[in-house]
Amino acid sequence: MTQMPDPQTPLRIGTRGSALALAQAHETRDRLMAAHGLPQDAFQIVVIKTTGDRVQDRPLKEIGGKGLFTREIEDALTDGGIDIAVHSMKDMPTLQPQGLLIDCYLPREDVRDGFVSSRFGSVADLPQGAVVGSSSLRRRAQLAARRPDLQLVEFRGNVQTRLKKLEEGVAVATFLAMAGLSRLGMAHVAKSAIEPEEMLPAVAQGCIGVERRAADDRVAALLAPISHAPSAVRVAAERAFLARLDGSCQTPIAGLAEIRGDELLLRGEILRPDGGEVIFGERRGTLADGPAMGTDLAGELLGRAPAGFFDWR
Ligand SMILES: NCc1[nH]cc(CCC(=O)O)c1CC(=O)O
Repeated sequence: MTQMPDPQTPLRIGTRGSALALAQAHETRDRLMAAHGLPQDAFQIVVIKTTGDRVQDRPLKEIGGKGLFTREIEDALTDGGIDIAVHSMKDMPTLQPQGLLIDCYLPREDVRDGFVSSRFGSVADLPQGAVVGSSSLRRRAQLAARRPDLQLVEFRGNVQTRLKKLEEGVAVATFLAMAGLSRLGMAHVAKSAIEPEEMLPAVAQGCIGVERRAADDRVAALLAPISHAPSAVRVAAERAFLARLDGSCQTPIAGLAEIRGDELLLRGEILRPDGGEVIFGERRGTLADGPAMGTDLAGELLGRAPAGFFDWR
């Protein structure tokens, strides 16, 4: 019998403090409450500030290093200051620190990117030379590949900050993950959702993962009933793809696995940052094949990349 958390010894849920991170932590807590019939005060949300949160004035790629939004949270997990950590899987490095493990994924949200603009309805509507804000290397490269005429400006910060920049006229449009907008109750700010055929999403976009200490059997048993197997299958394929490319969310790499009947379809692409070259491929296999398909597809794309493709890194 698993020992349940109670108000005297609440389960401590570590999270960043952004509105989106808090919404994700609350969703995780609510699912745990429902699965185990526990009251809200059996859980304690612990907000942890990360390097990525502290440094707001520089593009992420300049601050460098992987896990800018996760390191401090993982340290707290390792040290026992928290019991679980709730993450956007899109922001997670492919390898977890020694002793930590992610094997619980919540049902995945909309994976698509949203087109956000007060004046235009979609990328196709944008006039020649329009200024678009994005700090995502992937989105910038994908957009430049389709619309080399557009002007790109850096657009860092949380959802609210980016919407404010739009209002101020810094750009006429930007992109935000539909999943993040939905979780904030703000899906309406997207004029349209962009289909994967037009803008393949980031690996693991829209998926929340719950990290724990690998040896913590009590927490493993608590998480098991809220873990969503299809989401785990999809994210495993995408993250194997990413791992073989040695990429992170700071690299122009896109990948999406979808379950079609009893088949898994994995699509992936790597791009030059200026969009000058896009190398796309796909694999079909069984649900159990995901990780092998990811590794294999990445190998194919690497093999097709001309010499110097990754030299800008
Ligand atoms: N890189 C920031 C980030 N990490 C996860 C999301 C959205 C939620 C998700 O994809 O799960 C976002 C914001 C965005 O890309 O618009």
